[in-house]
Amino acid sequence: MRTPLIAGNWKMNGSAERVRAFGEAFAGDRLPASLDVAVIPPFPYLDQARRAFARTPLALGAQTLSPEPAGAHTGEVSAAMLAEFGVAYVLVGHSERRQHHGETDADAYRRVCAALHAGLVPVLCVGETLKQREAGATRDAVLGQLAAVLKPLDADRRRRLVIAYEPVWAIGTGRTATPEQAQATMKDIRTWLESLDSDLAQTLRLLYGGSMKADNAAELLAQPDIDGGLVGGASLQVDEFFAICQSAG
Ligand SMILES: O=C(CO)COP(=O)(O)O
Repeated sequence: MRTPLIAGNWKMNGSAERVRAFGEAFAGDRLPASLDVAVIPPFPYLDQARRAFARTPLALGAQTLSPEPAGAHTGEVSAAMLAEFGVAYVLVGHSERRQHHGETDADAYRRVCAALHAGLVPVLCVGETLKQREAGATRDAVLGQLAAVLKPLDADRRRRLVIAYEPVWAIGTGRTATPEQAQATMKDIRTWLESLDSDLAQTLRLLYGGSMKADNAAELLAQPDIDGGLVGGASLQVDEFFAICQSAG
């Protein structure tokens, strides 16, 4: 059985006050037991969030990491530093990093290796652009991104990943993939994983991301190959995010 995972990617949003409010709202055992939930705030809030979330089921995630272990890399943050601050998950290859920071599949592979080496769970983000979808190239685009990272990894390391399918055209646009569209690509991903390693295909969690909200989450999460969500805008409001978590339970 795959435990559902709901992860809230705050992107470059948030404040000390928002971290505090999440710690308060999620305190206690109000969430379904068989559910993993993570909040992914910007770097400066990680330490505060670790303390604020101590009495909640919320795990901590980071939005990116350096592929390098240490040294002269101004502005970068290493996997070991994230681990030292209680981070469990780290996003790798988010489409905003690919589009605006020039990150390639080769970069994603190096970051995944760095994360695994420090004991973090990499959440590898893949997804097609609108142009690729309209050209009928969704499957090739998504499986190409996956293959570049998963193929060179050995079986043990592959099993420690989470995969997030985020169609680029659905991110921050309010234009959610329909449950059928999302399921079709997730199924392609699962089938491809099966060809790589059948155990892996059964155990790896596949998240959907792209305009997921409280009012469409249940329908998306009911799809057989969708094991959770990577939520952007709707993860910023505590009530909305809480409602999404409840629909995953
Ligand atoms: O990019 C996303 C999460 O990583 C999705 O963002 P939105 O939910 O705002 O579309």
